[in-house]
Amino acid sequence: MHPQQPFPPSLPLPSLEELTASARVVSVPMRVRFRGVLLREALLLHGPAGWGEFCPFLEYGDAESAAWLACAVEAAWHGFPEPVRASVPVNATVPAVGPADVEGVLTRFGAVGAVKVKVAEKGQALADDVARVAEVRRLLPDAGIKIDANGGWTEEQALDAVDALGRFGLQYVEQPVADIPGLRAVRLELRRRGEGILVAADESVRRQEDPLLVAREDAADLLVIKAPPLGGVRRALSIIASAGLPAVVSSALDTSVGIRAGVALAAALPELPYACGLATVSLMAGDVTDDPLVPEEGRLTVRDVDVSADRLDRFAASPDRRQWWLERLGRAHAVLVAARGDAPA
Ligand SMILES: O=C(O)CCC(=O)C1=CC=C[C@@H](O)[C@@H]1C(=O)O
Ligand SMILES: [Mg+2]
Repeated sequence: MHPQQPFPPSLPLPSLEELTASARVVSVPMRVRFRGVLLREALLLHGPAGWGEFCPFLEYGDAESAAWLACAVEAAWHGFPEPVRASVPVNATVPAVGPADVEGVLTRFGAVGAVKVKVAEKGQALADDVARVAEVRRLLPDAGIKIDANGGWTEEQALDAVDALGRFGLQYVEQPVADIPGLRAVRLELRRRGEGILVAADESVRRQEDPLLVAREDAADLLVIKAPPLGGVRRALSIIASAGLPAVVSSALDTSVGIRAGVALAAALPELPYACGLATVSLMAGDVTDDPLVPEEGRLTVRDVDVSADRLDRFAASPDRRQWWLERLGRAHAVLVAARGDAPA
């Protein structure tokens, strides 16, 4: 988390004991490998406002994880800002599967107006991306398609890939290259070539000490925003407003509890020009609620999530993984306390 903008000082931070008292750790299998992950772990917290999800990716350090805790605490202890819409449009998300598997993945999302396709997967070639995107376009001739390279290309590869994939009609390419100067260079070159495709920043906002740098550097046309790494819905709203760029809200591959925070963010944004990447519960083989936040006719309804005690038991992580997450929770909490410069309320 950016040291100048810790957990909103106006919101009380519960003590670690309060957090730990309700903590449940779950391990939910994925239907297909995503980000190299086949099991998604999360620590869920229950507070006066409901449930919150703390699920920084395993490789994230404590400072980065603290922002995710701020998001979980906001959800469980403070609740969300008022929505300006009752439902949000969402995209299907297609992992880096072969073309034969695309239809099966898409079926899980039901009718959607937009699809995000993962590209630039390690160990695959541009031809694999072309085959996957072509299959999505064949199956959904009218859908908005975006691609997400997770920073996996060089500038040259990104331009070649846009050349090869642009004919399928793309709205934007998400994080084509890893760093901000590279994003800016790709964006300028695509404009110079008159390509209609926009450049979106994800990791360059999510994993950046200063989430506004990408906007100041004119390195992207739009931002892909996940609420947890930005410290919660309120803080994400203020970062988006300061950036002055359109935003797409995306999931952190969370259970329905975490998705609820993403929906709250998307529902509170003044403008929401693109479908959001919040339908990822459809990629998971389980959830912590009997009524998961999955799309109907391409939209997620803005509503709370009832967590099921049975499901918390069914997906409970092993004792050693629970311990690992509780220790991580303690370290993230210590970062938040230090950033506030005061004792927990
Ligand atoms: O945006 C979507 O359609 C789904 C969410 C998604 O793609 C991601 C969720 C979690 C981790 C990320 O690697 C990935 C992303 O890069 O956007
Ligand atoms: Mg992304």
